[in-house]
Formats: sequence, structure tokens, C-alpha cells
Amino acid sequence: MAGRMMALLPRWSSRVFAVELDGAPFYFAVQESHLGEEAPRVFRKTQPRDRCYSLLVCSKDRIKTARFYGELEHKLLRELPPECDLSPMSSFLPNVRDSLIKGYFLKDSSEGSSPVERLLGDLTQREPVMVCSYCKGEDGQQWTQHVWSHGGSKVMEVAKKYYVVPSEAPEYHPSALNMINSDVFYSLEEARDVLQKCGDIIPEAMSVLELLPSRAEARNKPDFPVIVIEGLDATGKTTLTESLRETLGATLLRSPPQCLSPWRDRFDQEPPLIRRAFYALGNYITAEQMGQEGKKTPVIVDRFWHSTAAYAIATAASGPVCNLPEEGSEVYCWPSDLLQPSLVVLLTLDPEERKRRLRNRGQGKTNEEQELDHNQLFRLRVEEAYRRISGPACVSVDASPSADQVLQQVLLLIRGKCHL
Ligand SMILES: Nc1ncnc2c1ncn2[C@@H]1O[C@H](COP(=O)(O)OP(=O)(O)OP(=O)(O)O)[C@@H](O)[C@H]1O
Ligand SMILES: Nc1ccn([C@H]2C[C@H](O)[C@@H](COP(=O)(O)O)O2)c(=O)n1
Repeated sequence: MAGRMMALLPRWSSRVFAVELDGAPFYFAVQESHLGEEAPRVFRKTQPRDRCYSLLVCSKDRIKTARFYGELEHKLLRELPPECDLSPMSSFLPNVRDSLIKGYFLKDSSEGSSPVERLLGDLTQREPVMVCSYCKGEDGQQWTQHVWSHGGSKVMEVAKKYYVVPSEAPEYHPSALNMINSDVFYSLEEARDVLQKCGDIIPEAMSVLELLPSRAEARNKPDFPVIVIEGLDATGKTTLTESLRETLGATLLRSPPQCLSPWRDRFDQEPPLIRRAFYALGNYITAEQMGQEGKKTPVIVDRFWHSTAAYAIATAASGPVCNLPEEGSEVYCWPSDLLQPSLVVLLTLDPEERKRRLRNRGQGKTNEEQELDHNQLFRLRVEEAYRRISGPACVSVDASPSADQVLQQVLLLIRGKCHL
């Protein structure tokens, strides 16, 4: 397995490894010769009896890789002894697109014999996982990385050994390397391709594919304006979109569209690659409805591509806002085959007022909505990603005044921009 894995991951010694401990990344690299380097910080934090391992998930089949990454975490949490700490880890070639592979860093602090090596040896044999163990040299400083292989009847053997050295933080956060067409989709074709490839493991994907337009056409502009209302949950989108529908005699649409409701929960359980492709496809179905309805009346849309992209980007990146792809990055560009609304309004709200509204409403929340509550950094990343998306960019409106005042404010914008 290690030989096959190494072929999938060429330039091993040009790779940087990032271990995330308590939300902060620790970087290291490997090299073939011993140059007397000091130990990287992640290893300096270990105790003498700790044994360290890395597991990186990769195969040529990206659906299999994405699904197995999630399953692996559950398997490890279930089967590892309680003295083991599991942290997210990744490996990448700095500034090389699509070079990021994800995995876990494992620290085993148990005393005496531990089942960890047998479990990892088993994984190496059966699954698309590359396992490495890390050993401290006799000088007490130099650490080495041992890439595992399975050798016939033996559970595992070491295929290759490298010296572990500290590495600088990369210029750009590594999560940005794989976002395009893995977290955010820029064409109907790319998103459809993902669902087509998982049809045999997720039968519901076939039902979704049947609802798709045969092709997307961004240039067929509707006669009437199309206005999208965006914002985090409980910022007042439903309240505002319903008032706009009444006031303007408009048609109200949403993304994901009603016809995808039976499968939304199912796709919410899938890893980002599949889940985000599902939401991206929802936008194309809504766009077709916008085109149809926009021939007859103005159209108001509750969430559209800004939501799909902003949540996807903010989830793929971790940590503070500076980890997002830089402003102006192609990640924030509107898909060329997706209908562009006449106006996108982003409702913004003070976090405390938003929580108050959520409490008053008292409905169940999706995992991502709960994350918005618990994780301030995630909320800040979503809000900033919304603001960075262009073509069309969103116009922010303060949603803290009364519902009627917000409506009047948005009507002013619509009349200014869309001549209604
Ligand atoms: N301007 C406002 N002032 C005070 N309360 C408001 C205002 N707008 C909406 N609300 C109340 O806040 C709560 C959330 O509003 P609403 O359901 O419209 O938000 P939403 O953005 O559609 O949420 P979600 O995305 O979770 O569906 C509701 O109880 C609603 O009555
Ligand atoms: N066009 C859309 C709409 C929604 N999403 C995702 C983003 C969040 O995870 C969640 C929020 O939706 P809500 O609970 O307010 O219905 O759905 C998306 O990706 N694209």
C-alpha cells in the first residue's frame, strides 16, 4: 500500500505537514539526510513515553477519499484507547493547487503494550491510508518519520525513513489549495459530475440528477428583476422575503428549492465534497425557476449562491478570518453559467440580537447553525466570505431595526437599482 500511496503523493520531501492542536497549526517537513535540525514544535510538546503517528487519507477516487476521511475519524474514536489524542492534520505542497490531503495526527500516551500499532497496521493493509510513525533519536532531539508498508503476512514494515524538520507557516493557508471544485463549484457540469459518481453508493443522487436542467445558461436574463436576500440564520430573511413578495407582487423562490427537500437531510450527512455539490445543484434548479418566473413577475429569492459559497469556504478554512483565501481570489468569483441576480442584499445583525431572535423562535438548528452560535470564528469567516464574493457583490443592510424599517430600506435599494 505504501508504494501505491507514494506514487499518488510524489515529491514527498517537498511536502509540508500541518498538525492542528487546540485550533493552532504546527508545521513540519521531512528530508532524506540528517542535518542536525532541532525538533519541530509539535514534537517538542510530547512526553517521553508518547508515541506519535500520522494517517493521511488518499486514493485516486475522490468520492471514496472524502467519505473515508469522515468514517476514519469515527473508527479511530471508537477503537483507540482513551489515552490517545487525535488531532486534524494535513499535508500539502506549498502554493500547489489540489495538493492538500487530509488526515489525523495521533499521540498515544498509554503505558505498556497498546493495540494502536495493530489497528494502524490493519488500516494500512485495507484502506486508502498512509500511516507514518515518528521516533525520537538517541540525541533526544532529532525525530524521524517512518512510512509504513504492509509486507505479506507481516502486519507492517517500514518502507522509508525521513528526518523531520521544522517548517515555516505557508504564505497562504493550505485549505485554500483544494477549495475549487471540491468545496465550491463553478459550473453545473462540475457539481453534476460529483453526484453522478456517487450514484451507486447514494441512490438519492439519481433522484436529484433527474431534476436538473439539461444545461445552464446565465445569459437568458429574465424580463423582471431578481432580488436575492442573504444572511445568517435568524437575521430576518423569511420575514423580509415574504413582505417583499406581498409589496412587489413578486414570486418567492428559495435555494435549495422545495423539490430538493426530501433529500436535503440525506446530503447534509455527507462529507463536504458531496454536500456542497448538492447545494450547488440546488442553485441551478432555482436559477431555472428564476428564469421562468422572471418572465412574468419580479422574483425574490431566499438564499442563493452567496450562501452556498460563503458557508463552504468558511467551513473548509479553519481559525481566524486571515486564513480565508485573500480578497480578490478566484474562489470568490461567480460561476460563469449561473444566472446573476439584479441585486443581492446581505442582512447583517449584531450576534447578541441574532441569538435573542433564535431563542425567541425556538426551532431546531442544523449543525452549521449550531456551529455559528458556538464558534465565533466560524461566524466571522462566513460573514467575511459573504462580503468578498463578487459578480454580483452583496449590498449589506443592517437588519436590527423593526421588520418594517428593514423592508423600507430594502425597497429603497430595489427601486434605486432595479427601477421598480
Ligand atoms: N426586523 C426584525 N426585528 C425583530 N425581530 C425580527 C425581525 N425580523 C425577523 N424577526 C424575528 O426573528 C426571528 C428570525 O426571523 P426569520 O425567520 O425571518 O429569519 P431567517 O433569516 O429567515 O432565519 P433562517 O435562515 O434560520 O430561516 C423570527 O422570530 C422573526 O419573527
Ligand atoms: N443556497 C444555499 C442555501 C443553504 N445552504 C446551506 C448553508 C448552511 O449550511 C445551511 C443554511 O440553510 P438554512 O438552514 O438557513 O435553510 O444550508 C447552501 O449551502 N446553499
